[in-house]
Amino acid sequence: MKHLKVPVLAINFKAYPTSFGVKALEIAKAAEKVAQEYGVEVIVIPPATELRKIVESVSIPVYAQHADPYEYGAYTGWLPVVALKDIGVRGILVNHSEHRLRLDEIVAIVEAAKKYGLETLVCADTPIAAAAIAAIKPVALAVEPPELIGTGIAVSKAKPEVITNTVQRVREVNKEVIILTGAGISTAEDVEAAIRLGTAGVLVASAIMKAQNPEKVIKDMAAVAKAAYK
Ligand SMILES: O=C[C@H](O)COP(=O)(O)O
Repeated sequence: MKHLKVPVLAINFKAYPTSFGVKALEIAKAAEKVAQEYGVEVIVIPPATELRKIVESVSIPVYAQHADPYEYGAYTGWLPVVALKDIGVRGILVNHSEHRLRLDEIVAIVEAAKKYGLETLVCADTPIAAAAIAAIKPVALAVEPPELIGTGIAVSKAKPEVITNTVQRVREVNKEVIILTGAGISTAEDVEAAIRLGTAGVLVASAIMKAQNPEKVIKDMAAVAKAAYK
C-alpha cells in the first residue's frame, strides 16, 4: 500500500455546484498541479458521481466522501468499499459531520477499507471522539467542531484548544495516525496556525469550492503548509 506523505491538504468537494462535472475536474487538476509543484500531499474528495472520471484524470490520491462496508451484491443504494477499490479510489472519508455514523459503523468501514487496502480519513467532532477513533487506527483523522464548518471562521484561530487537546489525547493512544484540522479553514494563515498547533495539515472545503480562483487558494495553502511543517 502507498503511504500518505505529510503535510496534507485534503479538499472535500462536498456537493457544491463546483463539485460536479467540468468544474470538479478543473479543481482536481489544479490540486494535482499544486501537489507536484510544492511536494505537498493534496487529496481530492469528490462526490461519488465524479470518482471514476477524476481517478482516471489525476495522479494524486482520490478519496470517496463515504462508503459502505459491504461486498458486491444486492445492496440497492449503497456503495461497497470493494467497488471503490476496483475503480482506483485510494481512500474513504468516514463520519463527516454532514454524514454522521455510529462508532460500530465507523469501525466496520475502517476494517473493510483495511481489507481492501484503502486508506481512511475519519472525522471527529471533539478531542474525546478523536481519541476513540484513533484507537481503531485509521490512516488519518480530522477534528472538526461542527459549528464552525462552512463559516469561514477557522478553528485554528477561534478554538485552538480543540486542536491541541486533540493532538494530546490522540497521541496517548496512537502515535502514527495523521491528525488534520478542519472547519472554517479559509486562508493560508489558518493552515499555518493548524500546523503550528501540532497537526499535519487541514481538511478544507468551502474556501476552495466557492473560490473565484480555486487554484490560487490551493497554491497559497500548500505553500504555507510546506513551509510551516517540520
Ligand atoms: O470537510 C470539510 C470540512 O467540513 C470543512 O468545511 P469548510 O472548509 O467549508 O469549513
